[in-house]
Amino acid sequence: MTIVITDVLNAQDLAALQGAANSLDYEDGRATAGRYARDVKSNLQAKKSPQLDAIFEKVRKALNANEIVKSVARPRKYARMLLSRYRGGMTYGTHVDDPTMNGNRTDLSFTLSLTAADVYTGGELVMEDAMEDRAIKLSAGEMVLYPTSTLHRVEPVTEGERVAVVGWITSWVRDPARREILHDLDVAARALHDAEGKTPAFDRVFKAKANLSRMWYAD
Ligand SMILES: O=C(O)CCC(=O)C(=O)O
Ligand SMILES: [Fe+2]
Repeated sequence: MTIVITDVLNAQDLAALQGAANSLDYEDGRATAGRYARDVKSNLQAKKSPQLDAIFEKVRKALNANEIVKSVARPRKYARMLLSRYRGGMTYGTHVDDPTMNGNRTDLSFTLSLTAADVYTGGELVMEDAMEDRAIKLSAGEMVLYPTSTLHRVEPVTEGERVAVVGWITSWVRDPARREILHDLDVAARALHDAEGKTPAFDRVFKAKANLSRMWYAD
């Protein structure tokens, strides 16, 4: 499942992260790409620093507080985060992300945009599958979450600048189909509860979700 989630960052955090991102030093992004992705990657990434760690900590907190992220991704660990910047024709050609990073399995990838869609031209994140390409252009503070198994690319940024935090999540539930079932049950349980309160029907759906979680977590 690929999902766009709006307002992951509030206006205050967004402004703080934008300011912090502007004051960092950047280096060639190829250092963190895998063997084959390196050849198609042309961007800049923030160098390691305490300020960068503080940005990632803020992002981790925002993600862990977001009900949709929790329900769709079930984050167990953040395998890696990067702060990346594209400008002047920079691009990241078709690639697949590494299956493990820092010793952790990568189940979901995300891009959290720090720039508004209208401040740069190009720069769409494109998911490729056998049938069609799907292009995504995010607003500031918005994120897309997608299975790391997906082939994808970033179109060249021909004008302006695109700045985003990208990251990889190790989920409590490894199988995307199982994650989708748990998310569907979350949505159904909440809708039942909102409509009719804590009825026997709600109890059964919630119980099924809890028991499937127990069956599938850390599998
Ligand atoms: O910037 C993005 O939206 C995705 C970048 C990407 O694919 C990567 O860093 O592996
Ligand atoms: Fe990627």
